[in-house]
Amino acid sequence: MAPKIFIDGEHGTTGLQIRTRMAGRRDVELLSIPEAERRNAAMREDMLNGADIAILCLPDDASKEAVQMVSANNNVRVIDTSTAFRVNPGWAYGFAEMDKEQAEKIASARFVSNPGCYPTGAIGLIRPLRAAGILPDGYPVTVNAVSGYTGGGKQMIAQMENPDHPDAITAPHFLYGLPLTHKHVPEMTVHGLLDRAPIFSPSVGKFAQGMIVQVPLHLDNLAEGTTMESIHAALVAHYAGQDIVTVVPLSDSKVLARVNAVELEGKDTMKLFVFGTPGGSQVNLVALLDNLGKGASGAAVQNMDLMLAS
Ligand SMILES: NC(=O)C1=CN([C@@H]2O[C@H](COP(=O)(O)OP(=O)(O)OC[C@H]3O[C@@H](n4cnc5c(N)ncnc54)[C@H](OP(=O)(O)O)[C@@H]3O)[C@@H](O)[C@H]2O)C=CC1
Ligand SMILES: CC(=O)N[C@@H](CCC(=O)OP(=O)(O)O)C(=O)O
Repeated sequence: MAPKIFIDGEHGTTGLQIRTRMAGRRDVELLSIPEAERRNAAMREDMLNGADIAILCLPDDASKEAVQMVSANNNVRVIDTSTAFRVNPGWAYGFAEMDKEQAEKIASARFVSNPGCYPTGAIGLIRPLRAAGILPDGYPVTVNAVSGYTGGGKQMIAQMENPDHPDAITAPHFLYGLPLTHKHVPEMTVHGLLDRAPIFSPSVGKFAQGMIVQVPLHLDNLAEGTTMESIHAALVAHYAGQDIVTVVPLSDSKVLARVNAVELEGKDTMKLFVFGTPGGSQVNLVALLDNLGKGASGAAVQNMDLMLAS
């Protein structure tokens, strides 16, 4: 019998994209609630408890309630796409490429937290350098990013796409998270293996799906002898053996004039770049992804497949 999957929040932005990715799959059976009943708690509880894997695409509070609904039922495994459990040590962090053993941890877990979109880029750049001893304790890391507006869910999509919305946003690009307390900072700190919280400055552009995450570094504050080439080599070594996170060769990145935020729209992969001048004293590490691809729905389907294979 095909394993049963229930996407709680299937009519929202992340849920819909997961459904699209699962369309036509015969190896799983999708349980579904009509859109009009999406907030019917009794129906959701039934569906959640009838699933082999429940994928939660809900705001944090609703996710916590859903987890309560299945907590006594060991037959149900959970992938949560919200921020609620990402630094909870009882949950496997669903970034399969972040360490060699992470895919196996996800595959055998009952509870998997799907990473945030910005942390996927930031951790993807930072963690290998911490693990290799290149990025020292105390380094003042900064993370600057731009996201497609679908990252803000149904509400922001309406604000950006409907000029008659009471809170319509007309800016083509805006900064937010100005108090520097964005909900992704703890996740970047813990899974980036940082001993000091990064300064995180996010922004949104007038495009639906895509993301650029930048981590600029001063080489003379890194481990002695670190160069642009040694950072690139550490990233290449870390991501060897898989093809979802790729490190762009230095020979390719050095001839690029610009990076297009929407290049990976619709794809579930992530590209990492090391920019700078050979022999120079600074580098800019860049991650390129689709906020709804490797940044959300694509990662959720990848995690589901790992769990189903175990
Ligand atoms: N969009 C993105 O790029 C990313 C999103 N995420 C995370 O994924 C989760 C879902 O976000 P997203 O899809 O963008 O949000 P949306 O607002 O687009 O969708 C959320 C869905 O959940 C439903 N919902 C809200 N509250 C409840 C409730 N109490 N019970 C049942 N259903 C409820 C909403 O229904 P209604 O229409 O009635 O409000 C809606 O259908 C969030 O935790 C978000 O942080 C993670 C990574 C990236
Ligand atoms: C553009 C935008 O608003 N983005 C969202 C993050 C999207 C994401 O990764 O979602 P999680 O809430 O699951 O972490 C934000 O900054 O809150």
